Order: sequence, then structure tokens, then C-alpha cells
Amino acid sequence: MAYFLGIDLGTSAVKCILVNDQGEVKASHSEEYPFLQPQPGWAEQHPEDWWTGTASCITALLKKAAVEGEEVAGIGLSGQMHGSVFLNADLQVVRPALLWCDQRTAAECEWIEQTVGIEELGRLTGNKALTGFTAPKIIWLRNHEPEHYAQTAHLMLPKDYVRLQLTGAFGMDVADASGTLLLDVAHREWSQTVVQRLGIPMEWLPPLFESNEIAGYLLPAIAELTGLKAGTPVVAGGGDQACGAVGVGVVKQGIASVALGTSGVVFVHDDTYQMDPECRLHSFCHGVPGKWHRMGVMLAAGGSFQWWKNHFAFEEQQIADAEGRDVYEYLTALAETAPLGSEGLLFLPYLTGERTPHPDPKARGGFIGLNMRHTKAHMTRSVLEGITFGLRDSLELIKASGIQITELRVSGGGARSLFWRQLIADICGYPVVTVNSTDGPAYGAAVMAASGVLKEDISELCERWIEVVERVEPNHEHQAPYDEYYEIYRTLYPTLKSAMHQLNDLAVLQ
Ligand SMILES: Nc1ncnc2c1ncn2[C@@H]1O[C@H](COP(=O)(O)OP(=O)(O)O)[C@@H](O)[C@H]1O
Ligand SMILES: O=C(CO)[C@@H](O)[C@H](O)COP(=O)(O)O
Repeated sequence: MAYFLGIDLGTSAVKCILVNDQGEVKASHSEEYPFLQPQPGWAEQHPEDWWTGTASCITALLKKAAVEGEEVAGIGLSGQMHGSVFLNADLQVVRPALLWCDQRTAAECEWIEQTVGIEELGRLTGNKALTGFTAPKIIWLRNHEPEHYAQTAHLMLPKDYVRLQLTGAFGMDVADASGTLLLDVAHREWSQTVVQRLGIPMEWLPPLFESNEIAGYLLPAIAELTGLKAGTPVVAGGGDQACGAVGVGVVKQGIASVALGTSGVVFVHDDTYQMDPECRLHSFCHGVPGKWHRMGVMLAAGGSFQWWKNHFAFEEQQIADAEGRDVYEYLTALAETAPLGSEGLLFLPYLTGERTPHPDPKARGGFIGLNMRHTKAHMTRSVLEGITFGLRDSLELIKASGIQITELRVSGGGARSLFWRQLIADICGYPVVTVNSTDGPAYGAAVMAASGVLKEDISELCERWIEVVERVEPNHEHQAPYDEYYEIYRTLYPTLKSAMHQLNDLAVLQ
């Protein structure tokens, strides 16, 4: 039987899955790697860790699945977006990569918008300069580490570095390249104008591909190392959001994907290029050739829940461990015991700054409305409700741009909770569905590989392979009270912005 290998290079771990030619997942395996925070607001990883993690993950997966390398007909890659991998002329890593959630580049973003012109930048790239994007990271390197900038000869995104190790070939897909701020998203090519105005060497940028195009073939040495077959085709793949959307079948208009990982992303497909005039939503190329998408990105959605679990759920973790339960499952059950609206308590999920709808690296989180009756159950529910109000912010922007949505397809760790799916339905006002493929981006990458090798449309494969398995309808009695809470929630950031910035500045000085 032919299998397709999907690799998702996540922030906390790499996940590899094998999908057969009927779209069924045969096996999956994950390997974790370190996440570095050398200074407040900085986020880095060693590209070498991605590669060693991926190589051992592939070997372990083949063994677990009892599949021979010869049976793997194609490989697709998905990856955390925007991260900057700087390589020298000998293809050695110059310094650790700056990640999508790194917030050090506020000054560089301002410089980019002044240098290119804010409207011109939007017209040329479809987006505004955001701290997570790649171009500001390159300018930061030039400003702060000129010795590293001078050594750099190639720029890659995280999963493209892994593909370089697999195949020896340079390349980047247009979906992931959209998040560099150097792509002319409308025309799916590098923007010569932006690249030149920023003074970035054009020769640093790799050739561009559509996500299902074959971008290289597995090297014999890597076949030896991993157990795969030399010459296996490797498609370009995509950023994790484009792959995740393909992985849940968001390949046509009318359905939105909600990905609840560390970040929280609301994503809609566009048949034609559509730019948000104020660039509040990101306008990117889709992983479906010749199509686009728009998305709103929260930086700490599942990340806020993880923070709550890590620092305030020690007891719950012990009980969950003793009962052999997942601690997140334990915490969502606890949240369910508190009433709707957490009895007047709102949580702001801006723990690592925010992107949509408040592009502000200095935005900060908080609980508003605490009183003596509030317990850990109220606070846990409030964390989940606050994150979900943040998702609704992106949906409101999507609705305001005239996009009709009929359902939300949820994926990522947060989608495992029925309680959270019901909260999303009640707060956002749409049916929330889950599909048979629960591996999101890794599954999307496998679909892209199958499409490239079998020469079938991505949309047709999604149509055949992906099915809705569960549907949660909004509870109409909950919608009106949640609307009232949401109206208060959306006033909080503008009201508290100045205090958030002052607190952030004080914390940095200490
Ligand atoms: N059972 C669960 N119920 C609710 N949320 C969960 C559950 N399991 C995981 N999560 C959330 O999902 C997040 C991890 O999602 P995942 O898609 O694995 O993230 P990433 O790809 O960013 O590493 C956790 O931080 C947590 O917030
Ligand atoms: O920055 C973005 C999208 O623009 C994120 O999607 C990152 O690409 C990684 O997110 P997780 O999958 O780790 O939540």
C-alpha cells in the first residue's frame, strides 16, 4: 500500500503521521524540543533541534507503523510560521531562529512602515508589519547583530530548513512565504519593491512553489538515516495554518477553521485575492494552488490555558495524575461547574501581547471583575471564555468584511474539549464541527503530498477523505447573556491599553 508522510514542525514538538491512499491515518509519532526565552518577550529555537527531532520522529514512526520506507510515496511538510532561519554560505545556522511569537521587533516594524509607507506596504504585501513576521526579524539582525547579518547567505522558514536537510533543495511555498512580509501576495511572487526598499539581498530568498508542487527528492544519506527510500518526492507543503485548514477541509468559501493550539486562529478561504483595507486580518496565499485566505491570529489562546494550568493547577494536576486523567480535561470539567459569564468575571488573554484585533506587543492579560465569591472554578471558566471572546473578535472582523460563514471547523488541542466547543458555539453564534482527521496540520501536509504525487486536486482529496463527525449547535439561551459579556470585553483593551503599556515598561526596567 502507498503511504504519505505528513510532518508538522510545531512550536513544542514535531509530529509525523502516515496516511494511506484512502486518507486513513495509519500511525503518528511526536518528538519534543526545547523552547528558549533568553530575554522577556524573546522566543527562539535551534533549527538543529528541529532537524534531529524530525529525523528520529520519522524513524520511530516507521517502526511503530511497521511500514517499509519503499511504501512511502511522498512527503509533505507543515510548520510553525514566520520563524527566521539564517544560514551562511556553507548552509550552517548563523544563530538560533527567532519565532512567530517573538516580540522584540516593535522598532523594526515601525521603521518598515515608515520606509515602505504604511499604505504602500499594505498594497504590495496585503499586510501590515507585525512583530511576529519575518522581515522585521531580518532588520533586527542587521541592527543588533551585524556580525551575524554579514555571515548570512540564505533565509529560510522553519519547515523549509527541515526540507533542505531532507532533500538538499532550497524552496518555500507561497502560503508560508506570505508571512514573511516580503511576498506580493496578490501575484504569488517575491515583492522586488519591498525587498529592495528594505535593503534585503534578493539572493537570500529561495525559489517559490505552490504547496503541492514537488520541491525536492530525499537524499540517499537521509534515506540511510531515517529508513525512508532515496528519491522519495517531497512537496513544498505550507505554514501550519494553511496545512491545518486543508487538514480539516477548509478549501472552499463558507466554512471557517478555528485552530486552538498555542495560538488561536480563525481562518477563511478566498477564491480571489481579498485584502482587508486596514490590514487587521492577515491576507495570505492558501495552500490550495491559486487560492487565498484571510485570518485573525491570537498569540496566546491555548497558550493562556496552558499558563493557567502550569501555574495555578498544581493540585488539579496531582488529582488528574492519580486518577489517570488528562489535567486539561479535569480543568474543563471544573470550569463547567461555574455559571455562564463566571459570575461577572472577564479574562483578557493578552499574555504575550496580541496580533488580532489589537496588533500590540505590549498588550497584557488580566482578570477584571473579581469578587469574594470567585473560586478557581470561576477563574478557570473565565480563562476559557476570555480566549473565546478573543476568537470572536477575529470572527467579527471577518463578518464585517462581508464573508458569509455557515460553520466553524475546530482543530488543535483545545478542540478536544466538548465543553470548549460548546462555549465557542454559544459565544460566536455558529455551529461548531469536528472532522475525522484530528491531526490538523500534519494531515494537511500529507494531503498536499498525496496531491503532488497522485496529481489530484487538494480540494477533491479533501472532499473524499474528510468527513464531519460531530456538530455542536449554539444554545440560544446562552447567546444573549454572552453578547452582553462580549460588549464589555471589547471595551477593556482600549480602556486599559495605557496601563498595560506602563506596566510592561516597568517590568522591563526591573
Ligand atoms: N483536553 C483538552 N481540553 C482543552 N484544551 C486542551 C486539551 N488538551 C490540550 N488543550 C489545549 O491545547 C493546547 C495545545 O494544543 P496543540 O494543538 O497541541 O498546540 P501546538 O501545536 O501549539 O503545540 C494546550 O496549550 C491547551 O491549551
Ligand atoms: O503565527 C502563527 C500564524 O500566523 C501561528 O500559527 C504559528 O504558525 C504557530 O502556532 P501554533 O500552531 O504553535 O499554535
